[in-house]
Amino acid sequence: MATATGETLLEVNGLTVEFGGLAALDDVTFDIKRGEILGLIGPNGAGKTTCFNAITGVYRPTRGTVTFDGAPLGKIKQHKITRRGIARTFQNVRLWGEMTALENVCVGTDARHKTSVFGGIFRTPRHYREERDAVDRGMALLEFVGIGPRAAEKASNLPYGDQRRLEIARAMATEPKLLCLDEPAAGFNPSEKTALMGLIQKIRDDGYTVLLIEHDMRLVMGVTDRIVVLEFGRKIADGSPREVRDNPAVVAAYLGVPDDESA
Ligand SMILES: Nc1ncnc2c1ncn2[C@@H]1O[C@H](COP(=O)(O)OP(=O)(O)OP(=O)(O)O)[C@@H](O)[C@H]1O
Repeated sequence: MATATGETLLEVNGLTVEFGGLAALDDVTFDIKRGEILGLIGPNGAGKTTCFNAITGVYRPTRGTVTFDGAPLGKIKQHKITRRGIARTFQNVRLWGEMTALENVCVGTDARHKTSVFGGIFRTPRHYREERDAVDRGMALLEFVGIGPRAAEKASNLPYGDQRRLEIARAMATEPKLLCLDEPAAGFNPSEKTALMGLIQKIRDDGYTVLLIEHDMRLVMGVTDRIVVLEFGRKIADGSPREVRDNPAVVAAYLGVPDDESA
């Protein structure tokens, strides 16, 4: 996938999300450049998932704007945001357990299909071609994330780590310009985390832009180009992993919290 790295892909400006008068996100501004891996971190309850939800259309911002690929996201619905080029995974795995790994990914590619309902019902040549393309692309994605040999297995029978990889493949199947990963390493052991770091880098090298929420500091510091830090809904830092690690406000936010429980 070809990308012009360095330009702004996503711009979050003065984003505020309130729940019953309480600001879960308070006037947060940051951007994501094409081709970068941006980490979004902060202690529990800092507003990371709320920020994801506002970007992906789950929540309407109380104030502020999100501009994606040069145009405001405004009040468009979730599925339209997928079509605009933003895909996400969730903190808790959300797969169709009874479907095979390949079918799960093909559902993702469906979001890109151009065949009309007419094409689907009357099985037009375009429909057949798109169906075949979806299978080929789905297989390629399963290989890419490292679970190709499990394509025909029911998603619910896959080991947990492979389910997480499948979620990533399914999100990639929508051909997003921005891939948002919400704690993809949750529940992983150290060697699985190291392997996941490799996969995230491979995804970026393939031309995707990645927004990553992750609790594991070693992973975040090791894989991101830049990190935005939230605390109590406000942005307290924005910089390279080294700058963020040495930032006194960030150190204070995490003080006394062991690495594995932080972020
Ligand atoms: N739908 C909601 N209704 C009310 N309050 C909410 C809602 N979603 C989030 N909040 C509150 O907003 C704040 C930020 O929550 P959020 O889940 O965004 O934090 P987080 O940084 O993702 O935390 P964690 O690391 O624990 O997942 C919290 O105080 C949370 O209780």
